[in-house]
Amino acid sequence: METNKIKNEDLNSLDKDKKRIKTFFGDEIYKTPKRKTAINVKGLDLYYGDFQALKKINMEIKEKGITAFIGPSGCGKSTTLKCFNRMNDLVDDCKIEGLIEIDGKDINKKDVDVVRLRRNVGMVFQTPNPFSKSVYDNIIYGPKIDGIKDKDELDYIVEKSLKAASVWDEVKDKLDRNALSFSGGQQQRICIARTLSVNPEIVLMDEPTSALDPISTASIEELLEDLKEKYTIVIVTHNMQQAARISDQTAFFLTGEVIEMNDTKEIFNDPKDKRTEDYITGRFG
Ligand SMILES: Nc1ncnc2c1ncn2[C@@H]1O[C@H](COP(=O)(O)OP(=O)(O)OP(=O)(O)O)[C@@H](O)[C@H]1O
Repeated sequence: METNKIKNEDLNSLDKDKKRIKTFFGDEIYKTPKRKTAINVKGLDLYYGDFQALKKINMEIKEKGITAFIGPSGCGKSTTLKCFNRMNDLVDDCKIEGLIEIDGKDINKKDVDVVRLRRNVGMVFQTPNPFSKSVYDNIIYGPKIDGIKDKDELDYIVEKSLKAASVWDEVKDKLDRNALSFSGGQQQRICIARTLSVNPEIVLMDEPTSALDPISTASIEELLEDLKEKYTIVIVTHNMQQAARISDQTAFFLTGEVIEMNDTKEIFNDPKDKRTEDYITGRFG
């Protein structure tokens, strides 16, 4: 059972992003680089039938970093995540109002190519879900749909994606083996490689380590640290230490609302809302 207590070492890692910068006068200062907004959400309401699951969500998710969604069960974290690649389109009776912009474009406009959107905004789920196919075929699935047929190019994509997901060394001699025959942690990294194979800008992760043991969890967290240099990552997690350790921004959700969103360090060291404080100190949830 995870506890909600945050350890000091989790918070210490929050300064790692600061870069040394020389000022005009030659002094050296530390500054967190400013990042552009990758996902801009304004006044987002979502209804499943008569039930309002999201209420006036506003948030700016910065590019090339990790944003964590935390909050008690049923508060709307996964629902919000799924809005970013329009997965909720697949749910009958789901109605969305408000604005979600990615790269400055309203993704809910009628003329948006949803297949392209989902390629640009990939998703990794709680339980590793590789296809019952070889590792190789899992990775080339998306690129082949994109029309890539050249064997050398596909080989290159397989190697590049598996390397990016830090699983190449473990599977490079077993690319023909069924992906389902690997360990849970390896399967999850194969799924991450499959997501990366089509060059997304944004990767959504819905509790990607909750089905994994602590060692596999640590290796995925390490991997996310590398991936955030190149990708915008949004992760739903119930593990508060994980949010504090790896994320740059954190949004705290409660009953369909974002109560507070800020730099992770601020959320955990100096929460502005009493409800955030109660949650992160383990008083409820
Ligand atoms: N397809 C659906 N149809 C109807 N209601 C739904 C559907 N999906 C989610 N809900 C409801 O919407 C609310 C938000 O659910 P959501 O899955 O986003 O919460 P969550 O914060 O991700 O929870 P958890 O941490 O338990 O995964 C919940 O009350 C849930 O029961």
